[in-house]
Amino acid sequence: MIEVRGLTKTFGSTKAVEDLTFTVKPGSVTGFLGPNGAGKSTTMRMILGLDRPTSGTALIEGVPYRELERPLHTVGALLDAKWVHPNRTAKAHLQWMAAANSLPKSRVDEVLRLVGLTEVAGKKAGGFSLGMSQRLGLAGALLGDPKVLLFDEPVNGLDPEGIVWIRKFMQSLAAEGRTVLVSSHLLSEMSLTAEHLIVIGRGRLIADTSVKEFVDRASESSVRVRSPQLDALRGLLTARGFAVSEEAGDDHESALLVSGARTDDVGALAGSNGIVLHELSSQRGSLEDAFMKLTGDEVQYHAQIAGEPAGAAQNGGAQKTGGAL
Ligand SMILES: Nc1ncnc2c1ncn2[C@@H]1O[C@H](COP(=O)(O)OP(=O)(O)OP(=O)(O)O)[C@@H](O)[C@H]1O
Repeated sequence: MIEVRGLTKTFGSTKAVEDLTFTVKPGSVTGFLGPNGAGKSTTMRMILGLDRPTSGTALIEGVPYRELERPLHTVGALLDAKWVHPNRTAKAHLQWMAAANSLPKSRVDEVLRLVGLTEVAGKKAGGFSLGMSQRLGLAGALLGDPKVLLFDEPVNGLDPEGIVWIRKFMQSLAAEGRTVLVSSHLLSEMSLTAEHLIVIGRGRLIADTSVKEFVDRASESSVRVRSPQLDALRGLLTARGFAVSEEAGDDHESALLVSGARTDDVGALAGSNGIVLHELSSQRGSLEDAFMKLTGDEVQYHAQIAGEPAGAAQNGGAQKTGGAL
């Protein structure tokens, strides 16, 4: 378990992380999501005792990192895959790590096998591809068989095969009952990897929720409708609680955008009231666009998750048109 309480880090006048509070539980992959510069790396570095918080605390299995007696037994991390000494072989690198942490040599062969590097164990790490370097980094993180694992953007730069492998590997580590926190700036990637999400924007917590709920919210669809009886239709829709906005349509006929609605709902409402429709179409926004909008304005999203009326919430960012998932 990782417990972060009121964690704050300032660099000069930059507030990299601001009053973050969240808990990462064992048993499933938790995604740590935010755009570039949101403060993910800084938060992970503070959890791992590499940066000192300006205020607040970060505990791993109930203890600050610096107070862990045998850190590698408790927590493993993959922050930067390329920090390995280029002239060392993969095996020598892991043996050096094992010796420095009083771990049995036999564990080196075990972790090499776990990450699928046994055959290249005698090769110099400097010649490794990014995917192989990531595997070696993973092997190092697993040396002490830790209960807690942190990965900072582990799929960055990997080919599709490497991405799928790392994703499955992280999921299997979580399924063994470990705590797995993995950062990414891509909601699409996290939606495939994680079950739970901690979302941050500009150093602040935006959401602590299941992936399903966050994706549903970010990709909420809307309906575009044109009618010669637009005012009457608008009245009916708002009376039903739908959030409606107007946009200029083709041939100078305005259209209504109805957030969070299905075409069936709007069509049925129009039909039962004798309203003629010239267009009834479903609009689905780009997941990443919607996410960027949410994280780019964390205050607005805060208002949404605090339970504002549907209209206000649905106008918050999901009402994007044109993109594809
Ligand atoms: N050592 C540092 N000195 C000054 N500013 C820093 C330092 N480290 C991070 N920052 C700033 O803190 C903010 C958060 O950076 P951080 O690297 O934690 O974000 P991130 O979410 O991990 O993004 P990325 O994926 O781009 O690394 C940024 O504005 C960054 O410029």
